[in-house]
Amino acid sequence: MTETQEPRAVVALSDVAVHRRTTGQEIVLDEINWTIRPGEHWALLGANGAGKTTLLRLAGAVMHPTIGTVDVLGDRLGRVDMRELRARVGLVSAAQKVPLDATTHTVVLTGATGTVQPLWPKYDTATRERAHLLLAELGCKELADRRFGDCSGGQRARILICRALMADPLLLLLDEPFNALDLPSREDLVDALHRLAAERADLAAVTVTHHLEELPPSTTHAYLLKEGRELASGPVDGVLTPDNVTVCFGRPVHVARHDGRWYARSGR
Ligand SMILES: Nc1ncnc2c1ncn2[C@@H]1O[C@H](COP(=O)(O)OP(=O)(O)OP(=O)(O)O)[C@@H](O)[C@H]1O
Repeated sequence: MTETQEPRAVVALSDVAVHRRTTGQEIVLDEINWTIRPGEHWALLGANGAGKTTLLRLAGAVMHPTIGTVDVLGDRLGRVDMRELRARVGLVSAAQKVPLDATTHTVVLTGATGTVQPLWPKYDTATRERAHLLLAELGCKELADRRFGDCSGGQRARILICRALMADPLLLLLDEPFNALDLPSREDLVDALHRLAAERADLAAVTVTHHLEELPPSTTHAYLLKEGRELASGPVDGVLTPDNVTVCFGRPVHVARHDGRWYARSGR
């Protein structure tokens, strides 16, 4: 397939670098080139401090690069209203503010306006119904009236994905959605992400994780970061090799894939 026949990029980073704000000198990211196309589901992996969240913040139009260009949904950062662009990206992260006293249905509704607090006059009957449908799609139908603050970590993760989907984004960015989930919650979330990929052919997604076991079988691509630079990127089976993962995490790692899922253990 020639370049012109490929679907338009959802995200394109070209020769990107991010320098530490405090000194302006130290490198957080460097020489990053990354293209995400519709329907691709990326795993973004790297050791603590490798730059994963920073990379996700660039793709989510939350920050600008120090050097290079970032195009998100066809718009170049620096040339467009970042808030307008951000509203078209579904970003889920622990840093997000959520009203704990609101019901889960209300939290999902706030995704339609991209606000922390609900803007009630903006939510018509169709919008309210859509929030219910998304909760059902992510297996949280029965939680609609529950206070968000009373939901478990696994339930919250799925509810925040519903919230992110309210804007019908073409790009879903998940920053460590599996953080602190127990095994059943992890598996529920893996299933939910797998279903989303199957049911929304055009949706592109990036999931930041520390554990290969958390990757849904629908993962198509992987990007490995090492100390702010690309170590490997591309179709997942060519990237998540024992050699690459060993270099990425700085110790011998065995990697295996069974029934679509990945397993990793230390090779020491
Ligand atoms: N605005 C900033 N000012 C100064 N340093 C920063 C800034 N943003 C990130 N860093 C530093 O850049 C590096 C990469 O941070 P980042 O949070 O992107 O890594 P990460 O791979 O997501 O880490 P973790 O797995 O621990 O969450 C870290 O050393 C961090 O301290």
